[in-house]
Amino acid sequence: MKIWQKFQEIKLENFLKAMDMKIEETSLEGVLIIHLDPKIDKRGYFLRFWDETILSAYNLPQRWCEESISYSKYKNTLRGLHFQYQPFAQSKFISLIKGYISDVVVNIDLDSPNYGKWQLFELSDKEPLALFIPANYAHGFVTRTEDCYLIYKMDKPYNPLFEDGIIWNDKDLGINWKVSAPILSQRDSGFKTLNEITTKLRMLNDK
Ligand SMILES: Cc1cn([C@H]2C[C@H](O)[C@@H](COP(=O)(O)OP(=O)(O)O[C@H]3O[C@H](C)C(=O)[C@H](O)[C@H]3O)O2)c(=O)[nH]c1=O
Repeated sequence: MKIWQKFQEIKLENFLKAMDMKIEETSLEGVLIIHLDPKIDKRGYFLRFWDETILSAYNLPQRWCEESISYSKYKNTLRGLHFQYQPFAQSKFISLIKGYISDVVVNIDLDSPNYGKWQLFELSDKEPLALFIPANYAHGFVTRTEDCYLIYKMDKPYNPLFEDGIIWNDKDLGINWKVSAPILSQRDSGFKTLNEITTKLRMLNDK
């Protein structure tokens, strides 16, 4: 009983300070970097990467309906840029377990002043962190090493009837992927530019 009483006495702001997760806002509204703190010992490490006590203070979803693992065997594999249309637009909480990737988010909210703006994050297993990507963003990444493993939490179910994407080298977006001929799935090779899907976005994502 004592431990529970202690837990209740700790005020959230003290609890946050005491916690190891440092939350960093980014230049894109709602996109957060969560700096994690692995507890390392001679056996290896223990790493907490989700904690609703902390993250609920940042209005992140408290219920995830799917958790998935993405494994890319080869360097220069590019997945994305993916999103799902409403009502299946997904917020994602992702963390890189092994490897090194450049991760990109693109604002696809037609009513946002940041529409079409993107940001690139270097994620390495040498500096454990997680990314929170709200539902109004497309997401993609390119691997910089072999054997990259990511873990995803999604707050809406995968629905292939509502998924779409933006071609990775959309000239108007001008994302600096630093890769010339990435390994792409056939689907990813055939996506249109953001400009070409604006009408569909307006039609399907209008609030
Ligand atoms: C995304 C997803 C895929 N699948 C099946 C569908 C295919 O048979 C197979 C590979 O799918 P896909 O090529 O879409 O996988 P990725 O290219 O890794 O897609 C992901 O990569 C980008 C970067 C993301 O942000 C999304 O989470 C997701 O779109 O897994 C499922 O069964 N459930 C799922 O949630």
